[in-house]
Amino acid sequence: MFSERPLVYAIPLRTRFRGITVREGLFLRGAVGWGEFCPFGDYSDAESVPWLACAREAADVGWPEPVRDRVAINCTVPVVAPERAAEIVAGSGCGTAKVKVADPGTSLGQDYERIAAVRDALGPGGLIRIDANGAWGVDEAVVAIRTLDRAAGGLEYVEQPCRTIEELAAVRRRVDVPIAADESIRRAEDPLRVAVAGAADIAVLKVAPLGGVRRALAVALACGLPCVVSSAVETSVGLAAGLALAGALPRLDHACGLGTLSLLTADAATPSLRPVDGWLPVPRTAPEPTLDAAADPATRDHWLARLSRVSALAE
Ligand SMILES: O=C(O)CCC(=O)c1ccccc1C(=O)O
Ligand SMILES: [Mg+2]
Repeated sequence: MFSERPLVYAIPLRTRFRGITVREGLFLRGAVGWGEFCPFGDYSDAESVPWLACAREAADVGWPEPVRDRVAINCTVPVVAPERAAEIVAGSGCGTAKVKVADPGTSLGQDYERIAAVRDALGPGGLIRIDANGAWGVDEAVVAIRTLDRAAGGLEYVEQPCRTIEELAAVRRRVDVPIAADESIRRAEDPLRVAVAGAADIAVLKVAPLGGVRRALAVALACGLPCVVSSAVETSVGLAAGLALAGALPRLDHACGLGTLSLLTADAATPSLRPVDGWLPVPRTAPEPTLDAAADPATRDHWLARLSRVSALAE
């Protein structure tokens, strides 16, 4: 028998990522399996409603039929020294690397060196994409993208170079590197209606902030762009939902950012969704949580309270 109580986990990250050092969340059990609810700390209760919908879809309903049985995966390179970046890429087995850039307190020169090291480790055939998480202004983005495109010997695309859709469009008119929209979609008031078509070449879809696999499929259709599925640094329970989306997209031309277990010091489910030779299988249900990463009582209380507030809003 499974307990009805959600399981709350806390897992330290290997390297600070997106300002966080510990990933927390909880697992819900429903009629068909497990779902993961793990909105970041800076998501309000209202913004967390889609994250709960994603967990409930996995637990209560299950996912639509996939059209492929495996998905190509990129490795994710946080803001680390060039030597460490090269190790991450070489150890990943992935032919595509996504490199985080423009972190507060770092320089364009450091980004250049990290990307050059990634190119060395990847070889000439690999693809390099970068993610600025909206940190640049338009002129700054144009200079940085041209510079980092040289460091990479050609970039696959640049993800969210600036914060707003208007800025993305302005940058896109001035550089040859394709532009991908991430925060512009996932933090939009209504992701189904956000018009990114003139501002971006590629849409990054994260299944939890978009409210689950079906809802993210509708966003893919509505935006009319080629899509990349990427994680929110979930455990294997949440990554399975991302893989279900990647498996169900009618078209998938790019590697997906679902190889992020390597950013965590542990998983909280078994079997673990670690890419092999740059691929992950499309699962039909999420793996079983384990209790190895159980959170302390204060963290558990915090997440159970958050769950009940967000559940009340979702009704
Ligand atoms: O896409 C990837 O390779 C990993 C996922 C990733 O970068 C990410 C993970 C958590 C929160 C935000 C982001 C992001 O793409 O900005
Ligand atoms: Mg991003």
